[in-house]
Amino acid sequence: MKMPTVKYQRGDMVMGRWPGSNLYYEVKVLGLDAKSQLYTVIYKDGTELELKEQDIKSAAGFQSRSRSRSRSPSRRRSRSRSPARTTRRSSSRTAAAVAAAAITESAPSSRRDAKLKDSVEVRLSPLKSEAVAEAVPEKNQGRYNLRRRKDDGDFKSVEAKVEQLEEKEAKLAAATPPSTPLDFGGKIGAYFWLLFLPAWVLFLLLQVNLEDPSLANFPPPLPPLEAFWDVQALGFVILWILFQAVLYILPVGKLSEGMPLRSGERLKYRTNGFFAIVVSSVAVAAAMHKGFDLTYIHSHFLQLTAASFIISILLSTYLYVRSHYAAPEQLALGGSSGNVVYDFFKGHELNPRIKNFDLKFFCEMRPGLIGWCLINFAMALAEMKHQGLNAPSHSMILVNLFQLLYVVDGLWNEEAILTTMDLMHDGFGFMLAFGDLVWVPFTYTLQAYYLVSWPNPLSLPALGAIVTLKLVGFYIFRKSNSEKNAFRRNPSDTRLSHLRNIPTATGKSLLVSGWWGVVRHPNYLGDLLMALAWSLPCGFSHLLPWYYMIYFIILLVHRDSRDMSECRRKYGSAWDEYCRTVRYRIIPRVY
Ligand SMILES: NC(=O)C1=CN([C@@H]2O[C@H](COP(=O)(O)OP(=O)(O)OC[C@H]3O[C@@H](n4cnc5c(N)ncnc54)[C@H](OP(=O)(O)O)[C@@H]3O)[C@@H](O)[C@H]2O)C=CC1
Ligand SMILES: CC(C)CCC[C@@H](C)[C@H]1CC=C2C3=C(CC[C@@]21C)[C@@]1(C)CC[C@H](O)C(C)(C)[C@@H]1CC3
Repeated sequence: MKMPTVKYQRGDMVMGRWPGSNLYYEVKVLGLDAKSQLYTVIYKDGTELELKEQDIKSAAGFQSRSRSRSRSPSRRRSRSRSPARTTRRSSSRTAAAVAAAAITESAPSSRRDAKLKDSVEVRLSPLKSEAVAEAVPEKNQGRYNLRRRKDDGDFKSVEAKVEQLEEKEAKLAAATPPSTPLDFGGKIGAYFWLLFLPAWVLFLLLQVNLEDPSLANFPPPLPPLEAFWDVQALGFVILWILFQAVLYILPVGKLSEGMPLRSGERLKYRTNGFFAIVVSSVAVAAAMHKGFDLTYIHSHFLQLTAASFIISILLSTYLYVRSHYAAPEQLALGGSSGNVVYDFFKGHELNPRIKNFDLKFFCEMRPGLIGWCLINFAMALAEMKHQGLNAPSHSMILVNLFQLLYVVDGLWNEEAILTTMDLMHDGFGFMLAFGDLVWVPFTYTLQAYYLVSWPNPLSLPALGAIVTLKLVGFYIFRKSNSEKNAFRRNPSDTRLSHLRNIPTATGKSLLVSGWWGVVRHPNYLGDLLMALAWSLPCGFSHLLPWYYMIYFIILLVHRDSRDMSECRRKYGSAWDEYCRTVRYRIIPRVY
């Protein structure tokens, strides 16, 4: 039997690659696991990670190369810097920025050595990948060239400039999106979702319109193409979006800061969502007072959906085209595969803005979200009209109130969305544009739409049980989201001092007690309980009103696994430790 070779011994000081990057730090080998063939290494800040042999290089190789080229005191000094020290120097930097800064200081790149050579040439190439960096040296050399002063006494000022350029270099490196694994089934998956999602919305709307929407009647007949088009419906949708845009830009409400971007910059967001829903309600009441019949929304649902779909396609195309003019630090890590269809679907640019108008934030929080409540309300009126009622049914009232509470809470705590995955990591492309403008308003309203034709009387105990379920879910959802948001905004907040946390090499910590110590996604748990409370009022006669619950389980399980891989990449062994401590993902002792 062939014995595995042990290249590095316990106690060896070597250079270890930082997961997910091409950056190397000085690390100490703690041991080798014979079974997995992974080396356990420890970074200078105490972070332990398991690395493959190919992610480790001998420190001697790095240093001899460096030493032969430069004897600069600054280089000698900087060689001993650790990720932790770099973190302290600039606490607001992101993981990637910290990592990039550390490597330019402690790693042996020939780029760094070249800086203090006699001619003091400085090349600033993004550390996207070694292959890229090495393939373009001439170009970069031409762009960044520092001439050395004749007098050696000026050495210090040259050094200062080198340090400044290093800072810039680190920022550039941090800003350039490395390729991350493709999601949603990759390139083929992107084609599939582009066709499937609109087809699914169409199916839901046609099915719910059937005289008997049971699955036995699948597939619903397709209406003629003209049935989808209504210029007035398109006009209403455009008017609604413009109205919301005007409310968004009004200088009313707080200007909140987003999380630091890879470049270290923090964007500002006008968080006046609650104001927007209040003004929208007044405007709708005024329109009704002037004689506008809101049940138009029920009778023209298909046309309104089609109009929103057209707008989402136009918006996604605009977003994709403009992303080609964006600077590298403005691109999302996940939407830069180079494949047109995948990047169009997943979103290429992270925070597309027209001046201060943030398109992703606006679309996620305003037209669709507030539109959802408007549509639900219209369905309550349509139910009264169709069923000849003086007031909406109890089920309809519950669905309306529950979902209104969800939306109003989201708008009231609008700032909290700035620490969610969509805002921090996902690019803005078809998936979110379609999700925000079509999926949310026209499928999240399916329970209310269903109840218009299929009333479901509720007994008092059932009503009480459903309300209790909703309130429990809401409590868990709100408390856990607020806890994480408060911690991310100010980790030393005294109100959170009772909570334990695990420090990570990036400078951020992970909560390991409180809500985030119960399961890894307590907010998803609360959200799922609420989803259950939204479907229960519709009864069990059909599967259709349960669609949201089923979809939501799939969405959140997938989001959780996306988030797990992203956090594993970012936090390494600290994340593993968190997962060892908090064993369950969403449901305690179950999942
Ligand atoms: N109704 C709907 O259709 C949908 C609703 N939602 C809801 O939106 C909300 C936001 O969800 P989502 O953006 O998916 O995820 P989260 O708000 O849970 O954000 C995940 C991020 O939180 C940070 N984090 C994870 N664990 C910890 C910890 N232990 N301590 C501190 N920070 C931690 C990490 O980011 P980092 O460390 O980088 O800060 C991680 O990437 C949820 O309540 C969800 O239920 C979501 C999707 C759809
Ligand atoms: C079309 C795809 C299959 C799925 C698209 C997903 C989007 C619809 C959702 C992604 C995350 C969302 C959030 C909310 C709405 C749905 C989308 C856009 C949210 C704004 C709902 C209100 C909540 O209070 C919230 C926490 C602010 C939500 C944030 C995430």
